[in-house]
Amino acid sequence: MDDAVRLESLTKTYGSGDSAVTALSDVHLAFPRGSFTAIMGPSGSGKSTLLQCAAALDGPTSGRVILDGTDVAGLTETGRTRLRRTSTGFVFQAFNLVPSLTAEQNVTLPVRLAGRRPDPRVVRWALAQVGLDDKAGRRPGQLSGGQQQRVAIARALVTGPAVLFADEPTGALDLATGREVMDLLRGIADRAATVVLVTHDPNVASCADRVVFLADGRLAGELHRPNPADVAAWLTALAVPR
Ligand SMILES: Nc1ncnc2c1ncn2[C@@H]1O[C@H](COP(=O)(O)OP(=O)(O)OP(=O)(O)O)[C@@H](O)[C@H]1O
Repeated sequence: MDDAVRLESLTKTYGSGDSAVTALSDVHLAFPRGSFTAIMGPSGSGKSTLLQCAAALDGPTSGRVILDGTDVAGLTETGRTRLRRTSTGFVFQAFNLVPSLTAEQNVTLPVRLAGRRPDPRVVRWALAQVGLDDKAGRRPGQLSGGQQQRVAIARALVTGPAVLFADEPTGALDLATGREVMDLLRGIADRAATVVLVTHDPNVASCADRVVFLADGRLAGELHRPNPADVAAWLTALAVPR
């Protein structure tokens, strides 16, 4: 299977000299197209750094990131921004919607940022994907937390990205609403999208096809067709100092 993102010997160091911190060390990891992967690990293990490098938000110190067939290291800052806009969608814990804009206008933002005119049919399609086509005219303040996150997912889908990255997408939601958001992401992945998710929650991670564990910036193992009990057991084992 062709990979939506591939990390080859990815190393990321912040700072230099005595204050240097190696956040990721020699990570080899592929996210095949159509796969749904959760990244887990103790605090400080490198999850956010991995997501930022994989999404071309940040460049690696060494190694390669191949995103949607393009080697990120060979790009200028502008080239990285362009690749990000065409090939990635991002969903954050805090929704990050613009409060003064309607749901529909929020969804059109990535298209406008890419310098294109939004196609109303595509915007309606993205809102329909998240079950909010009847709420297109509402502002974020007139929507529940779960509905706001669904608008954020529609916004991430509107450019037809190669990969949808989600950083703790259920972190600000109650259990039942978080479950709905995960069912939605699961459905999106089932329709052949590639989803990469960072989470601390074994229940959330178990919606993925595969859980990849990090510890001290290195790959520490992976679980396929995960269940919450196995994921929790792995996390407990990784949290014990070695
Ligand atoms: N901008 C930065 N400058 C310096 N060090 C950083 C920076 N960002 C992250 N780090 C360090 O890199 C390591 C990995 O951080 P990262 O945020 O990727 O971990 P994480 O697994 O996402 O943690 P958490 O679960 O707490 O969010 C940590 O030691 C962190 O302190």
